[in-house]
Amino acid sequence: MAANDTTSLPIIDFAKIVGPSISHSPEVIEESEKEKKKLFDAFVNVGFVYLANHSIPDFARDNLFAHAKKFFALPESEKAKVETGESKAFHGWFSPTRTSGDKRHADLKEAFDVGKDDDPTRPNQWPADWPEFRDDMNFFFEKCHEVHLVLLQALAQQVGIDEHFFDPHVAARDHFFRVIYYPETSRAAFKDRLRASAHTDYGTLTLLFNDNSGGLQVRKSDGTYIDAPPIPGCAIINVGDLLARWFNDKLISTEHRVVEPEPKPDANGNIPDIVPARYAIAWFGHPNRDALVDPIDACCTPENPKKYAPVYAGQHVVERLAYLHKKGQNTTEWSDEMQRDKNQSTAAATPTIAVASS
Ligand SMILES: O=C(O)CCC(=O)C(=O)O
Ligand SMILES: [Fe+2]
Repeated sequence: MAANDTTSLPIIDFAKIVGPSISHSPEVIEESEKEKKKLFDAFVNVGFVYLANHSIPDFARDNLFAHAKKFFALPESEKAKVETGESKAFHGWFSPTRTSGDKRHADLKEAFDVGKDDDPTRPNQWPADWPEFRDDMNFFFEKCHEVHLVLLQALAQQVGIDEHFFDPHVAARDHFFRVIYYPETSRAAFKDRLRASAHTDYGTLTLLFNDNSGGLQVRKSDGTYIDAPPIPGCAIINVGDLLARWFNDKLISTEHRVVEPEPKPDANGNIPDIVPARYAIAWFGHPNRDALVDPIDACCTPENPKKYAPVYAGQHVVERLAYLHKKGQNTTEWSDEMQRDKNQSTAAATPTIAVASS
């Protein structure tokens, strides 16, 4: 899916959306309704927004960036102690060599991955003797869950269903949370590789917090990309595949990527060949693995008939990854994820439901 014709992402004010939790004045309620509609329309047309006043404290984000700088600067031997992989846990350090089967086009990145911290089936791994790292990640994880829940409530309301429709379907907190490090590199490196190649996210909503480096781009319906530079104080939120499917593609899950940032000339007007490191925090909201994602009736009309059979969220991830494998876009990350979700959906032991091809 691709964003319709647009030159920049809409800005949504989260404080307006939640205003009625503080004041019941008619003006505040009206502002909230308007903002929710703006959010919904943006997800219909673009699939991406900036979220201002998102309520996640700056210190929480800054702490994570500080931990990330320290963690990714550790010697490989230290990071390897918490490396992600089937034989250990499925969370932890995602090394640069795990990015792709085809090294020439591998993403220029490494990451640290976390899930909810009390999941026995997918335990987190934490660096030793660093309790703040764990506490700060868990705090951020929970804050993102709360914001994402409010946004899901707003979206449900916009299609006329119970605003708490999604609440039980995300209550298990089966989200995926990642701090990403794109190391310093050269401009030439971008000839063959990107920092993150074009993809859609596959959950409900992604909450993205970038440093000031730039480079994120969002695909338009004509195939060209628009820049989504960081705006101070704003998070970037985008729709994932499963939420789009739940809304029968009324909301769109838009492709995006991270490319070479806009060159900044030095004091002499020269463009340095070195591209500084970039950090990002990506929190991927996911339905419970055993949630049945069935296009909402209110989004299925004669003009937009139901496009998808119901699918269990965990199973969908497996199907999606199998498709990517077939296309040769597999990465080691995908196969980890795939194994993990296969285990999970088998464990859920629910009747098999056919997946509509998309
Ligand atoms: O680093 C970014 O700005 C985007 C990362 C991203 O899209 C992802 O990890 O899914
Ligand atoms: Fe993404």
